[in-house]
Amino acid sequence: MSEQNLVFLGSFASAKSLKELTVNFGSIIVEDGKITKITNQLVDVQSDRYSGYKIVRLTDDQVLIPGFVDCHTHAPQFPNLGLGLDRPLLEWLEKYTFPLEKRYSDVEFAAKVYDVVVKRLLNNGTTTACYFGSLHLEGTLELAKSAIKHGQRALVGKVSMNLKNDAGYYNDTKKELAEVERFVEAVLEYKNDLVQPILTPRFAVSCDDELMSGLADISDKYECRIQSHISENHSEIEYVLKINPDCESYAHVYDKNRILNNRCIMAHAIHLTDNELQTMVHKGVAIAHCPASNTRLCSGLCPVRKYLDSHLVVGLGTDVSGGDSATILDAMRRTMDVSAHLEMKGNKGFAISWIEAFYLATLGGAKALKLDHKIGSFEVGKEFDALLIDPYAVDGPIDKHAYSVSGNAEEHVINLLQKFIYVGDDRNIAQVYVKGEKAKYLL
Ligand SMILES: O=c1[nH]c(=O)c2nc[nH]c2[nH]1
Ligand SMILES: [Zn+2]
Repeated sequence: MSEQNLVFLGSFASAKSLKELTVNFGSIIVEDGKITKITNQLVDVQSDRYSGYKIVRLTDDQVLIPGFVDCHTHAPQFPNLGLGLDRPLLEWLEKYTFPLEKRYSDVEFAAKVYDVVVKRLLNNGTTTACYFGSLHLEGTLELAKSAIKHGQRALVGKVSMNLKNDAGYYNDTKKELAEVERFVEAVLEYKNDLVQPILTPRFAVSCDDELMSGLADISDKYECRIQSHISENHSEIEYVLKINPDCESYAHVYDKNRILNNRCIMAHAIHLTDNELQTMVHKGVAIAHCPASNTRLCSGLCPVRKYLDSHLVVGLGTDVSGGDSATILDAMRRTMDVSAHLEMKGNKGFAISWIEAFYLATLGGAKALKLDHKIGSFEVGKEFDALLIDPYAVDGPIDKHAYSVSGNAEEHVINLLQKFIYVGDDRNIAQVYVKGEKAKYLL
């Protein structure tokens, strides 16, 4: 239950669909963390109806938007952010990533890192994060605890791996399945409605059929979401097909193990064949598009437009630390850049506009995580996850010129939002709310 009911007075914008924005000037009323009323006029905050409510008046240059949804990031990899991006995926994992992730057997180390990670993401406007943790049960529970402590909405996954690698970073199958079940039950026992467990087979390079189908059973038993990686890199795809000679495609490996369904989120999905794409659409699988890591690890250019046109559900992921930025603002910009590069290479219509990128960062991400009945846009009945954007924040990166914004009131708001998406950073995020609770850290 939220501590305070709120009235916001001013401009707000949220995605209605991939191509449409809803822009209002008026009031949003938030009661017990939920939006109970949206008006196109300023409500009379002097009336008894709003006595005891906190009143937040936006300036003419501020705008309220839904919180960002990061559909895919690796919390334990944050100490490597911006490091070791000189190798392709499989070498990068062995050389930089597994040695770091192994450190999370130390629960104290885990707690310290995760506290910083959750605060950093909230500071960047990520009100919902879908996290990969590490192989460790206790260490990954620290991530769930940090999200609960700081009031972030989160899906938290203990990573599952049972196939050998050089770093010795894997688990025995039976032990792994037992630990996953204990992890799920422990998170559910926290009884926190913002934080839920998600099953997390790392990818088909590090999980065999027994582990994956065991996880599918657990997913069915607890009705848990499940996340993994698919078709990120050509050597990865080749290797997966080599160790699964009975399968005709990467998606087939997951499908044979009952991983692909409408509770499943797959990261990357850069090199899907048309058949795999059809399977993913048919099964209701969503993808987390991670343009930063796709570029940094030279994995490939993901054809997001083709996927959207095929009705695949797409959200955005920062994918730290393959990705070198922990903000969804960066994921939006790189989505626009990569898609523009594809268009320049002759793929007509592939460029993603800023309005579409904004949709993917909010409502699209909420749909990918099957949370769009609760978050992703401003609608009566939804929970209030929101960012108060202040484009001309003192010391921020956007200068106010007499000429910089023009037009009628609606265009003014659209221009403010557009500037924030192209140019802004965390200094322009004045306030962050998750389910009506304020959570903004000055880092
Ligand atoms: O970008 C990625 N980061 C990872 O940690 C990972 N594991 C498997 N595949 C992966 N891709
Ligand atoms: Zn990843």
